[in-house]
Amino acid sequence: MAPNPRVTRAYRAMKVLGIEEAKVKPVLKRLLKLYDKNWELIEEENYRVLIDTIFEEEDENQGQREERKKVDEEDMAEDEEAHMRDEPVRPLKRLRRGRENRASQPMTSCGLSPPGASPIKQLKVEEGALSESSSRQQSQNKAVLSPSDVGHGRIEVRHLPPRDGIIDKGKQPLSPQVPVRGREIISERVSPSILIKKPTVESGFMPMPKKKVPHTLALIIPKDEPVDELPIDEVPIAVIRPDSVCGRDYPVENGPAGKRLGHEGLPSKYRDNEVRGKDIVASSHEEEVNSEVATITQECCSSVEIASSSLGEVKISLSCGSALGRPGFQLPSRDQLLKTMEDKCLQSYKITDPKFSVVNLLRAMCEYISELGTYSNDESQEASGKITPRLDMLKESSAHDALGVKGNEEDMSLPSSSSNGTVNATAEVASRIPVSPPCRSVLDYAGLACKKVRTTDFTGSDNKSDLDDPKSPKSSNLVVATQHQLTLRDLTSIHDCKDLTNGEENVGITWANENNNEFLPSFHYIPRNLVFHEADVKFSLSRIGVKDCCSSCLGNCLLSSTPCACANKTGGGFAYTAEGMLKEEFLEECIAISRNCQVHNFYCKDCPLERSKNDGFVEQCKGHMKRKFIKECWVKCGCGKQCGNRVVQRGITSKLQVFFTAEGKGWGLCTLEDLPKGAFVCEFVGEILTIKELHKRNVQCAKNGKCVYPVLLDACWDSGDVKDKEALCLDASSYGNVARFINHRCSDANLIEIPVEVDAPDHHYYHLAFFASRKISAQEELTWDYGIDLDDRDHLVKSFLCRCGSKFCRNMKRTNRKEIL
Ligand SMILES: C[S@@+](CC[C@H](N)C(=O)[O-])C[C@H]1O[C@@H](n2cnc3c(N)ncnc32)[C@H](O)[C@@H]1O
Repeated sequence: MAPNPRVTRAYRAMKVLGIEEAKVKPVLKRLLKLYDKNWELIEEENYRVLIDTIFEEEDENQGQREERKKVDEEDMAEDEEAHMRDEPVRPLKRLRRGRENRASQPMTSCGLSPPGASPIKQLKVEEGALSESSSRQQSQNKAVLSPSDVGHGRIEVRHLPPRDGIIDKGKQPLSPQVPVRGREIISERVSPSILIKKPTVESGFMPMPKKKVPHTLALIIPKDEPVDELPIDEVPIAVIRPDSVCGRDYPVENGPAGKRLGHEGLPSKYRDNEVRGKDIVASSHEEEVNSEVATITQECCSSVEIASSSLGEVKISLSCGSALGRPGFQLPSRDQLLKTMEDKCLQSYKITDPKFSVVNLLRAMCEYISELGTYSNDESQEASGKITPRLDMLKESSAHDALGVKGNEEDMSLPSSSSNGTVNATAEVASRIPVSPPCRSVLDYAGLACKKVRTTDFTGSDNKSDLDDPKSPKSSNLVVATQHQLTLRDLTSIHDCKDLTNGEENVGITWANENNNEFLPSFHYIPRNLVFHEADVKFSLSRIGVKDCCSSCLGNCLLSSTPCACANKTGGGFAYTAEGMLKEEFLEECIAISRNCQVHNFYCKDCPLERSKNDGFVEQCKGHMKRKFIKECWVKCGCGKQCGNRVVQRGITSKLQVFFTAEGKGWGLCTLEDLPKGAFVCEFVGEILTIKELHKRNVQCAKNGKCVYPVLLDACWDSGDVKDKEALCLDASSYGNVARFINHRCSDANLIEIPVEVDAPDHHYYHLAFFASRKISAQEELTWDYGIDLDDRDHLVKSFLCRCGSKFCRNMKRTNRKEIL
């Protein structure tokens, strides 16, 4: 009998976490029995129950072993015995996922099934879906040991925001508005604070057991260590306010006890190692991981964490070796160190970018270690070799250049990451951080490529003067001049809060977060779609035939008495009014199609989406929507740039803002001005991928807890013989524009997406533009209906728990139905 695919998937998912099949099997069996073969419960949250149970059992076994050990120890000499009793009993550890486990779901432009499938479900938000024991487990307030700490014996206790009942929404932290069940919220504040547990051993490392922790699960939570019950002597919490980024001031609020500690409030050990010029306050909990925060670890005298990736899975910390023994040596504060480094960089490397910051650079390194590590085994590595020579040139520039360090191939390999899965780069290792050509992912090159296409300063010359010219890409200082600035900007995960687009759009787009201290996720802002790799998208003038443009027009086509060739391609008339709005009839027709998609569906005989899954079992096409296209005039047309039939290609003109939603949807996009019905808002921009590439990426992302934001470009799949390279989608997860922040709303969203033909005449590739489907008031969140069928349980990639708030919410239907059944 063929093995149950769900069992296979469970094994596979556990294997990714380093858990052997032999360990999984008995637990899985018991759970199946316990849950009456309800796989849903087991698969929920990326097999959270299963993982929890496995680790719980392991903990119990460990507990028993320790118990036995204790008995043995009691036979030892009395002084030894006393000593041993003073040793803290190591808390049992449980794996918790980090906040990177964000629920992910693809969107379809057609409003139907999410594309791609992953063998491991994306983590999903669903209240009450976990077993009781699991949620009970969660309800203990958590003290978190980072994996590195386990391996190296540091104790760094971090307090998490309460998460009971609401199972992690992945990366998005709970906002204060989200009801929290099961325990009291100590404080409403979610701050980037770090708790430091007072060391119980005078010096050296704690004799922690070395436990291998899977890279993907960054947090280990010791059991039975409720935060709110920490002994007073463990209280000191250092909140090091991050350097002002984007001019943001960090609120430093009171902690649980409402107590703000001055430096004198700290035990002398911490006072001695004070973080000068920074606030140190008490706090109840923190963001799970906050890259802005420097952590002073238990061995604070010998080690300082300098930077970490946004998800906290990679950290750079500085530890001192023999210097510590030197009389009078004291580890400088993190700030002092960074400031000195910054001054040095500014002086020595001719850095001109006022935004340059060493900590941002190091943080970017952490991100890159994570990203490169993630992709290093991927086939995309191979693909990177196929990138054009111009990109190869860029390969030579890298972060290690930026640090002025030349490394050989060996040096460039990832530091053999510690067994616990956390790369702990010491100061020496950090200077050899491997952003090397062999390690770079294709995504990196794609991003650099896009910059390169846009900027002309990268066509290097062989002139000797170039080498001396810091602005020359070939200069030995190129790392700090033109190319370096580019690299920095690319590397840096911090988006300018005044303009997250880095000037790429006509208007600046701000971002703000009034709900917590989360920063905008790291991604590359691109204002136009870019081909990732295999997609067959050719933008050539020769492909645009006479019928595809209005070469005989002049000026503004909209003023002409007869519709031009472009208007004919739109369906006989222009879609826009003279004011640049969508015509009412056109818009209403598009809205009707999208609301009544079942009527307008077509079904592929050989669906590229299903075919891409390539798992031997091709499901039937679930349908795609037949859509109305807009054809805009373009460069080959006779009309001018100001022609009224060119709206989408002019880009964003409205005042928009990315903000952190209060409803638990993560980031969202809103308008800062009233938008009339039919107004163009923005295009959905991302990497153009083949569906095959999307599927690969989906699987990869499911493994590393990241998510993809794809939209299918499926409006022409009804042609019947869509080749693999022609079946395309846009993925905005790594490279995208503001549209990647638009949240979903069931049925009555205020935006509608319309395919627009601009520069490619066939409809395999087109632009997807968002228009206001009704009048939208300033400050309103912008939403569109992703079209995911929240009822479709067959999809391997699970949709999220919808919090759209619409009375037509499809998720509500599902929840209700569950209750009835
Ligand atoms: C395209 S992104 C939108 C931006 C996203 N909120 C963020 O923070 O980056 C899609 C993700 O947003 C979240 N999301 C979008 N609409 C939602 C909704 N109605 N309810 C809950 N979560 C939503 C889901 O986590 C989903 O995976």
